[in-house]
Amino acid sequence: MGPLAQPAGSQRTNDSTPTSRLEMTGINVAFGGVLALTDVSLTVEPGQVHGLIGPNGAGKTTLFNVACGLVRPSSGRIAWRGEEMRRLKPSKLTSLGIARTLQGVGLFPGMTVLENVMIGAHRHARAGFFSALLALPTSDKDERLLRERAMRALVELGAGEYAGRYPGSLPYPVQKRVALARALVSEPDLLLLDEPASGLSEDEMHELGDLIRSVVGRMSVLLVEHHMDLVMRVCDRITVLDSGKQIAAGTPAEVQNDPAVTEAYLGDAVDADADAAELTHAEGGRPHA
Ligand SMILES: Nc1ncnc2c1ncn2[C@@H]1O[C@H](COP(=O)(O)OP(=O)(O)OP(=O)(O)O)[C@@H](O)[C@H]1O
Repeated sequence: MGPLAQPAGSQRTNDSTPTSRLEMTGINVAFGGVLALTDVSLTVEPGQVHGLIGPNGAGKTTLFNVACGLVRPSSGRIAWRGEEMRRLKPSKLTSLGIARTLQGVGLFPGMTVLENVMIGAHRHARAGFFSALLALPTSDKDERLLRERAMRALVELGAGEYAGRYPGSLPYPVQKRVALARALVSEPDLLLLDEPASGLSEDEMHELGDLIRSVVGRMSVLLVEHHMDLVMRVCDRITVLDSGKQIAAGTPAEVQNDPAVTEAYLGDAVDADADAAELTHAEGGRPHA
């Protein structure tokens, strides 16, 4: 995954970067009777990588989904570039300059790798792929530019050779690169990454870290991730959730030394051990492989 450290090329200036701040304030989310988030606040500052961590069920994905409009909070305030958003809609994200990758890869199986990435580039296309999908008249030039932009992103992420393949036929780490190319090709001001390192080898994870650091000059990043070494290496700020509440926030060093964080993760580990012990007991003491 060598070229991963050189993300999709961008000609744009940093004009919009200083205002590319995402503020989520006093966010509450309830699913039926479950309070998934209680009064959580998080600001992704321009040009920073903001990590969101916490034990299983802490509310990370829920807050991520609030940021990309998939979950509507019952109360709270969301402001993007200083402008209050009454409702963030997933369909409007790209035009707002926000791109995301979700858990898993979420590529369209019936489209080639190149077509999947072209979908991500539509922010810059006056006409083109979407028109084509809708069978509308399109300009050959726009279509060609879109294709070139998508191809460039794939090449720069080391996935150019897979352009004509279908996602299902590719190894998982390659699919993840394609998903990242699709997010970066729109040259977003904010990149939302939900567990981008899952399924990657140590080396690939390291290169992903380099990639994330290399894009922050041009965009802000919100990173939900379980791999602590990656989070500690690439994040400028970290917010820690536990049971739907914010328990810590600060620099990686501050968060690492916060007793509340250690306790939350320790509790999680103890719970996991207890579950394993219970299971072993229930299975007549047979140890797990
Ligand atoms: N759609 C839903 N309906 C009901 N409860 C939900 C829903 N989504 C999440 N929850 C609950 O909200 C809480 C927070 O879940 P969430 O998935 O946001 O946590 P997480 O920190 O991302 O966990 P993990 O690290 O395991 O992915 C959990 O108690 C979860 O069971």
